[in-house]
Amino acid sequence: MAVSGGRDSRGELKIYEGLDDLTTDFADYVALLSELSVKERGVFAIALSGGSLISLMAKLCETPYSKTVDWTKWHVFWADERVVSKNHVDSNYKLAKDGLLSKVPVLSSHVHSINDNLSAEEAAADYEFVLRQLVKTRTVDVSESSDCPKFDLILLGMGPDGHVASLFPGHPAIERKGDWITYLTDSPKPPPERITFTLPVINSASNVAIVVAGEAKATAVHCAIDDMTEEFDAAMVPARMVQPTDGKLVWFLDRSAASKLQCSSELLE
Ligand SMILES: O=C1O[C@H](COP(=O)(O)O)[C@@H](O)[C@H](O)[C@H]1O
Repeated sequence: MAVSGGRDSRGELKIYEGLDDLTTDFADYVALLSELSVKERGVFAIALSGGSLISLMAKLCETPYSKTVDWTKWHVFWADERVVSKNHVDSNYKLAKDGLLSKVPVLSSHVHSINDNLSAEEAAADYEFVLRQLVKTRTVDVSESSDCPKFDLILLGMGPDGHVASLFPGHPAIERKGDWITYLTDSPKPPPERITFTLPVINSASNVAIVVAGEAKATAVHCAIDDMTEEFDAAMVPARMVQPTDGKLVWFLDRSAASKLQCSSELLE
């Protein structure tokens, strides 16, 4: 149970005393959205990120979720991926495979990872092609307002610099609008070669969750959520640019990550 919750123009805030409460509520949230999507569409199209997110999803491998979630209906994508081989320690696919996908009965044909034999540019184009085929068959829904894929759920972490997926502060990838997937060869965080969903794709999802823990990210959380002066450049905090057009944004924060929020003194006594 969240120690506090609130609705802000920047999405719904769920703040937890500790990681145990956060991960349990987060697992409930993912399981519920999976159930609703499967009821409504017959499938659940979910995009994962890398980093700390996967360890925060570990509860989903445990009962009751391991038994109650209809894993065979999941179609798994990555909101960003590092252009390395699938068995490389930096691979977001490997992280999710080891930490989640190998422990639950998701069908391997429903796991849509990048082609790791291609360059970053080619891998981005290839991943977008794959996604376009799956939108045609409505495995992934389509947004009526943007023509972009409409994922049932996109899960994002956030770096201490405010980056989400592989959209880094001030990087031109933030501005990409025509493509669904873009690539970087100069990521400020290693490894340098990556592919990433563009902001229009992230903001077309039915649901987006940003999951953040730890004091090192408190300033970025503040800059992403709190009211700022007009001069504040949102492109310097990509998480602030996550604003689903027709969907719902939820922040899952632990107390440390939320500690610099303007509202934190009211929300957290
Ligand atoms: O490089 C990346 O970093 C972000 C944040 O990672 P975290 O370990 O600080 O949570 C992650 O969301 C992204 O997928 C990954 O490629």
